[in-house]
Amino acid sequence: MHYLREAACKNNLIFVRYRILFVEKDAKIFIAGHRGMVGSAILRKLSALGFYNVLLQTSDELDLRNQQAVADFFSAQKPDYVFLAAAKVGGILANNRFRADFLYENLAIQNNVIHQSYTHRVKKLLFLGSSCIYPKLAPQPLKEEYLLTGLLEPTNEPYAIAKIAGIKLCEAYHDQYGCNFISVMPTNLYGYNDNYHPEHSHVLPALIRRFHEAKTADEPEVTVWGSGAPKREFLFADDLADACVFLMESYNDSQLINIGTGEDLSIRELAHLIKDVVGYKGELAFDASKPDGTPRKLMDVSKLHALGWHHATALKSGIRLAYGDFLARLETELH
Ligand SMILES: NC(=O)C1=CN([C@@H]2O[C@H](COP(=O)(O)OP(=O)(O)OC[C@H]3O[C@@H](n4cnc5c(N)ncnc54)[C@H](OP(=O)(O)O)[C@@H]3O)[C@@H](O)[C@H]2O)C=CC1
Ligand SMILES: C[C@H]1O[C@H](OP(=O)(O)OP(=O)(O)OC[C@H]2O[C@@H](n3cnc4c(=O)[nH]c(N)nc43)[C@H](O)[C@@H]2O)[C@@H](O)[C@@H](O)C1=O
Repeated sequence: MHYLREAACKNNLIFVRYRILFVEKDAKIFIAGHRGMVGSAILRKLSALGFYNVLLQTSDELDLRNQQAVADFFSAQKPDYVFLAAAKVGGILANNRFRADFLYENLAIQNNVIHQSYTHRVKKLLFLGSSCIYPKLAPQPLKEEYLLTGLLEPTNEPYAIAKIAGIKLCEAYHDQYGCNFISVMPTNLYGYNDNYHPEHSHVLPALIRRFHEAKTADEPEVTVWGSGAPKREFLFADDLADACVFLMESYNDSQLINIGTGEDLSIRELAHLIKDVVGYKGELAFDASKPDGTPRKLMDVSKLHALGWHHATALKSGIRLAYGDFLARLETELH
């Protein structure tokens, strides 16, 4: 249940059904990566709640890999809160192809933003991990304590190592300097402003595009990567944004916390779901030469549910919304 869905704001207090939250409406909030799928969803959520003092920088304006530029930005702007949603992100093929870039760029971005948040006394920072950094064959569903208990999935090991380092860096600044830096672990995400690159995107947007293009071109068959057997969990990005704002408001533990739906399906089932939403009538083929990756990574979301947050968007409804966004962007930016 979105704890803020029926929120009413007055006199800087947000009245929600269960709790009264005190928020500084004029707080300076830096959303790193605000043009991305997650960052733009967080921006939409904060704007809807009346937060108007939001700091936004494109990667052209502020390359977060540049240590001096990040130090200068924090020194000049002194944000109160930071959502760290900037990263080099991609699907299984991109992770496996650009291994050095995924490791180096994500380490550089998070080291700079987390360290400068400490140096300039940011009140609270939220760092985004990812479900793919749990051990490849960890017991399911994945509990937060399973992190670092086994070998990682090789295709995205560099990215996972960077993310684990970010989580540990937030923990270390909490332990040594008392910083209120929290780490959240989202499951696979999809939604508005997703990456639809034919090869470097994640499975859900990739299949939306492939089924749409096959329907438009009247192709008899669509190829899905891998065996179709792996299982994945998918959370709509605007639900994730709601969870991030909820946790920024109410979660102050340095231990990481999973964010997901607690439900998963096979890639084969997902492909049929997307095929139906797009209205493609042809056949499916599975390309076993492509990697399956982790067999399953279902999140145990009992810790988050115990805090009172649940996702709101059902998968088929979310896929319809994402397909609508894809169509809207097709004319302007997707080539
Ligand atoms: N997508 C998913 O399925 C999942 C994502 N996550 C995490 O969520 C976060 C956001 O992911 P998502 O929104 O999907 O990613 P996107 O690729 O949609 O957005 C990433 C953003 O990071 C910014 N960025 C990248 N490199 C730099 C840089 N050098 N300097 C400044 N900004 C930079 C980009 O800015 P610009 O547009 O200005 O270039 C972009 O807006 C990441 O931490 C990711 O690991 C976690 C689990 C699943
Ligand atoms: C989100 C999280 O987790 C990511 O890992 P992943 O979940 O394995 O990423 P994926 O969405 O790319 O693949 C999911 C499954 O789907 C199959 N699959 C079928 N057909 C297509 C297809 O056309 N494209 C893609 N990408 N996968 C396909 C694919 O073979 C695989 O079995 C990390 O990269 C990392 O980014 C991370 O943070």
